[in-house]
Amino acid sequence: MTTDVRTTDVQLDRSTRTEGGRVVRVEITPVAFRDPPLLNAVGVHEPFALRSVVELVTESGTYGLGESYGDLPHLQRLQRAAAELAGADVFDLPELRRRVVASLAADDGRGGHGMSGMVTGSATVDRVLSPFEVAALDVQGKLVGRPVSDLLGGAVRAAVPFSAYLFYKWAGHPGMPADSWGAALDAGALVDQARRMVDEFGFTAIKLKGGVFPPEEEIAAIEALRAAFPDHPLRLDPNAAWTVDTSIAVGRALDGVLEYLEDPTPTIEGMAAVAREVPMPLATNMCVVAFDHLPPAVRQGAVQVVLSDHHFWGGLRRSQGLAAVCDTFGMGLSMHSNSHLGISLAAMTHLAAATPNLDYACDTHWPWKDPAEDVVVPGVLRFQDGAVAVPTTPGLGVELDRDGLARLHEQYLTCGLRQRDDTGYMQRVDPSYEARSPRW
Ligand SMILES: O=C([O-])[C@@H](O)[C@@H](O)[C@H](O)[C@@H](O)C(=O)[O-]
Ligand SMILES: [Mg+2]
Repeated sequence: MTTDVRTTDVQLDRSTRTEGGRVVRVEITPVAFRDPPLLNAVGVHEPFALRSVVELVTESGTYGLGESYGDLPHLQRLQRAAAELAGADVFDLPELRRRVVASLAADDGRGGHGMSGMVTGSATVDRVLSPFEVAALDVQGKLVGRPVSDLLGGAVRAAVPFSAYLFYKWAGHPGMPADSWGAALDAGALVDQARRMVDEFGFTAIKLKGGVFPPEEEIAAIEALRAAFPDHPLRLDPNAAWTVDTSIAVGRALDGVLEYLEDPTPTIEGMAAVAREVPMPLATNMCVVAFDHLPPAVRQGAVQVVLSDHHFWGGLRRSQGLAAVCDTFGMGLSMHSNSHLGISLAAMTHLAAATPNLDYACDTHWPWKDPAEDVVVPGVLRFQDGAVAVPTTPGLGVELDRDGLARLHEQYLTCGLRQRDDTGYMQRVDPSYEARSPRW
């Protein structure tokens, strides 16, 4: 006899469940925080980065936090999903997903979400679900008195290592004073930038965002970093700015220097062609960004390291599913980051802590954020020796700073930005600029 366990048919007796986990209210607050003029393969960061803060409030008065992209089309989807969530049980994550799916039934999946011109076909449902799932886990943890890492199976590390994330950059936004980092437009300035990041945060790995200058200049920059930091693993990520041939040439030139080369060229097929010819592992957060990209990528041997990101892989539990797939197929696992605030850092830290096969220091844009701007009460998330200690208090371990939230929401209202547009901003400064992938 078989038992039908299709999730749609499950009628669970919830009478013995932890009290107080039903959602009574959901707040979605768009926020903007200052961002330096960081250069990448599609343009330059605008003066503000946009995020959305999700707050799930339950019948017990307990609230849970999630953070996601702040682009208007995504924000509107979050609001549509939020409208479906009243009465949902935070312990019933499949139900949360069903409601999010229902809210997107008529959605064509188009519109921005905060990855700018970076190639991504990541699933809309997963992107929308993610902050609600994180917020639900935050509530769960608070109700049962355990940190989110425990809900994910238990922390296998007490602190999560992150890498220094170097960017070529202008001294300041056009028409505005230089920021404290100053310009970084050549190898020497990148070495200075790395020195400051390593001194201030203790990072033990270094990533360079490339795809900005011709490949030979970026090779020279990596070689200068290698000379200055002989013991730090190095990574280079040109966000698919190179052809297959250029990628192979750069990969060979940096033999023995990079721990991995990230997204040198577009598409799974392109990456597979490069992977066959270069000595180092290839990593991606561009050609494998959803579960249905995994089978062709595995079949073709296109990537050896996947950069997970709970913001587009559907939350923390689905990211653990990704980790299991990577483990099964012998692929490494690292973690991707966009510009983010403290809720995301807390979620990334819990996830990384509870993911045994996370083999590399995670990415974070954190050093680029003004420490005075955040939506969480300061003090919990601190970098020591390049790592963030995993919060041990219930839930995510971070509390909403309501004044900070109000300030960054006000900044959102007045900043004039509603969608990330690195290319458009660059074109306003340099009308001849064209975004091209691959460029070299
Ligand atoms: O913020 C940036 O400029 C990054 O290039 C970001 O958009 C990427 O998504 C990311 O950091 C990456 O690793 O590709
Ligand atoms: Mg990348």
